This record gives sequence, C-alpha cells and structure tokens, in this order.
Amino acid sequence: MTPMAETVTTPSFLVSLAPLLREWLPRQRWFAGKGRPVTGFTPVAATELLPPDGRLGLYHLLLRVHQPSALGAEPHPGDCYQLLIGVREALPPRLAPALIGHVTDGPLAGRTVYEALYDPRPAEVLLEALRTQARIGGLRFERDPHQEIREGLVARLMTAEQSNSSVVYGDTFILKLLRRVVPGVNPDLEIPLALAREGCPRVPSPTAWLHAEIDAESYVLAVLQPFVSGASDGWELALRELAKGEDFAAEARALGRATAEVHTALARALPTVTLGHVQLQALSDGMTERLAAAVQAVPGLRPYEGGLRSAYRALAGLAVEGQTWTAQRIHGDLHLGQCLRSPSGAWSLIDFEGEPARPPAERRLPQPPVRDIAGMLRSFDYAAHTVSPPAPDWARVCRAAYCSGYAEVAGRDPRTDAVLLRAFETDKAVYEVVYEARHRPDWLPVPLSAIRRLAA
Ligand SMILES: Nc1ncnc2c1ncn2[C@@H]1O[C@H](COP(=O)(O)OP(=O)(O)O)[C@@H](O)[C@H]1O
Ligand SMILES: O=P(O)(O)O[C@H]1O[C@H](CO)[C@@H](O[C@H]2O[C@H](CO)[C@@H](O)[C@H](O)[C@H]2O)[C@H](O)[C@H]1O
Repeated sequence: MTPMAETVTTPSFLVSLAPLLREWLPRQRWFAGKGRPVTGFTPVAATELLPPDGRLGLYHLLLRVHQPSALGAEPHPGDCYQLLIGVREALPPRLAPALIGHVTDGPLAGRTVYEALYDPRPAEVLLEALRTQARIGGLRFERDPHQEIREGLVARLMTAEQSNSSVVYGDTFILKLLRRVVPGVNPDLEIPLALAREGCPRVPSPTAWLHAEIDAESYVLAVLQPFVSGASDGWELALRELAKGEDFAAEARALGRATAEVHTALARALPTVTLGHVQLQALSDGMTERLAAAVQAVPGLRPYEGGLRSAYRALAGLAVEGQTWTAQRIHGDLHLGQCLRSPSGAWSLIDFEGEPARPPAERRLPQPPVRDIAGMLRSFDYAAHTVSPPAPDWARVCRAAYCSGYAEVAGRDPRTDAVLLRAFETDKAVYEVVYEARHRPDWLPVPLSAIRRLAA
C-alpha cells in the first residue's frame, strides 16, 4: 500500500488509521470499489472538528482510495471518499456496530476509532455548523438564509441500504452525507435548488449544504433537506399492495403526475437542447457501448445481446427519419425507492445524484425525459418480479396508469414515443443487470427476466 507517512500533507494520525480503514472500507455498503483490494490512501483533506484530547474527538476526512483498476479499465487515480471518524477511549456498547478499530501506534495510540455518524453528538456537531454557517479549514457550511434550523435537534443515523449515508435530526431535517465525491457541481444539490427556485413542491427544498474548497476545486459534501415525516417510499408501498393482491394504479397515476410536474419545472429552470440525428445516433451508440461493456462484466447477458441491440438500432433509425426531440435535465435514476409519499398522500421525488455507476459529467447532461419514465416502468416490473409467482398484470396496469398520469400534466403520453421508450427501458435493464451483479447478486434474476422479454 502507499505508505501514508511519505505524503508530506498527511497528518501523522492517518498513518496508524490506514490499516484499519483498509479492512473497514470495503465492507461499507456505499463503498463503490468492492471486489478490488485497497492498496493505499492519499488524504485530499483532513479537518479536525473536535480535538482528540477530550472525551470525544472528531475528524472529517476526504481520502483518495487507491485500488488496482478493474479489468480492462483505464488506470485511475482512485475514488475520493468522505469519512467522519470519531475517536474515543472506548466505545459504549450502543456504538459497537460503528467500530473501525483500535489504534496501536501514532498520536492516537490506545484509542478507538469509529464511524462517527452512528453517534448523535458528532452528527449534531455537523448540524450546529450548518446552523451557524461555520467555516472550518476548507469546509464551508452554508444555509439558505430564508430557512431556519432550530437548535438542539437530536440526531439518528438512518440504517437503510444506501449509496450514501443519511442522518435524521428530530423529525425535522435529513442530512445526506455524500460518500464518493468528485469536484464540481453536484446534481443532488443543483437540481433541488433549481426546483426550489421554480417553486416546485415535489422536491424537498435544500435548507443547508456543506462543501469543501480544496486546491481551487469545490466538492459538494452534504445536503440538508426538510424531512418528510411519516413518509413511505414507493417501493415499500408497492410491495405492500402486491402482498395484499391490491392494485397500485391510483398511486402509479399520481406518481406519473408528480414526475411530469418535476420535468416541466426542470425544463423551465435549466437549459434544454434539441436532439437531431447526430445526437440520436450518439445516444444509440452510447447504449450499444454500455451493452458491450455489460456483456463483458456479466457474461450471462451474451445470448441476448443481438436481440437487445435491435432496440438501439430502431433508435438510430429515428435519426434517419429526421425527427428532433427535446432533451432536458431529468432525475437520472428514477425508481420507486426515490419517491416518497407523505401521510397526506403527496408524492415527492428525492436523490438527484443520477446513476452511481455513470461518470459524473455524463449525469448532468440534458436527456430525453423518457429516460426517467423508462426507469419507473422498470421499477413497476421489478416490484412485480419480487413476488412469487410474478405478477406481470399488476405491473402492466401500473405502467399504463403511470404513463396516463404523466400525460395529464405534461400534455404528451410517453407511450407515443415507443421507440425511444423501448431503447431507454432496455438501456436501464442492462444497467440493472450490472448493478445487481455487483451489489446484490441474488437479485440478478429480476432484471434478467426483463432482458429476456426485451430481447425477444
Ligand atoms: N426529505 C426526506 N424525507 C424523508 N425521508 C427521506 C428524505 N430524503 C431521503 N429520505 C430517506 O432516505 C433514504 C435515502 O435517501 P437517498 O437520497 O435515496 O440516498 P442515497 O443516495 O444514499 O440512496 C430514502 O430512501 C428515504 O427513505
Ligand atoms: O442507490 P440508488 O437509490 O441511487 O439506486 C441504485 O440502487 C437501487 C436499488 O436500491 C437500484 O434500483 C433497482 O432496484 C429497485 C428495487 O430495490 C427497483 O425499484 C429499481 O427499479 C431498480 O433499478 C438502482 O438501479 C441503483 O442505481
């Protein structure tokens, strides 16, 4: 591994943390480099939020994690992760799941280090810093001046399976701490801020955010939003209705309306572009390339490659016919789990980060809105294939109701764009196969069953 002591900017305590982090990091749900060993670290920034000489120490770290590149991939400098490290003499039993390890040498020798977000006190330090708009080292805690943060809200870490980590404060706010960070604009803050400016009520408006200024680059690190108290997500609700044998058409229709409201507001708030034949061909080529990469990663896709390609050829065929389409900013990874229904029945969309596996710059490109619709259609299909026996009719009814709801607000039914929809649905199913193979191999049969249908 890269010896951290050799990096001049490396605080000495990081040297003794390195072997502990090397074991701990790959076990975290949000760690994107699973399956490849961690060979070293380079600190991008280390900020002391509470000194370690008291009962509780707290460090904020941005750490570049070195790993060998995936087979066939370009050499890569390593992903940068955000960590909050707590330091205590000993961990109370309630914090046992947060243990990173016991430090044996260096300035923290004899101390225990742990994932600080599990611990209310460090999480409350973050909220207080946002409330007071603190600046600590390169960290900038900022707040919407029109929104207040009450003092003394109690923190609890959310334990849901996530790509990032979220802390809920009282029942009032939720702070999403991004884990894998890159410099530049982050759509998870950019899009909700843009929608708030448009007065769109379908997305919780950011109250405060944390960013870091390091070597003339800016990193968005966390976003605080109002917490939709008592909400259920669309995935839980859909599974509940499926288990009861109930249809979900009314909710699917409401979700279609909510999606259209967000799309309409985004088309007003952020630039749109016209896609001509060159861009449609490029879209089709991109899908074909992603399919080829997916076949490499998941050889079980190979028998379907030819069939799937016909959807992309049809998309390229539209280009020849000379039609144009509008592309705009969209959600980018829309599925039932990204939709929250409040106890009053209102739907909100969350998590505008885009597909975690896509390059960050690509995630901010304007896209045909049909891409989000395809994501939701896939999600109804997913739900219907998690029950035994699968419930394809349930999915069919939801998919139709969702498109009708969308058309009621947007004025155009997405099913009118059948070729585009099929291409995007195929692209999404291919993405899902790779996602499941990497993160949840037990789920692989779900997108694979769609692949078989789409390739037929
Ligand atoms: N504003 C909110 N109100 C209530 N719950 C929320 C809110 N935002 C997110 N959540 C909950 O937190 C979970 C994770 O949020 P999400 O933004 O999807 O994070 P990730 O990018 O880590 O998947 C969601 O599935 C949802 O249950
Ligand atoms: O972590 P994110 O919410 O950003 O999204 C990733 O994980 C999702 C699973 O948690 C994954 O979604 C897939 O599984 C869902 C059921 O768990 C299903 O509703 C979606 O339709 C399906 O795509 C998503 O693709 C991935 O980016």
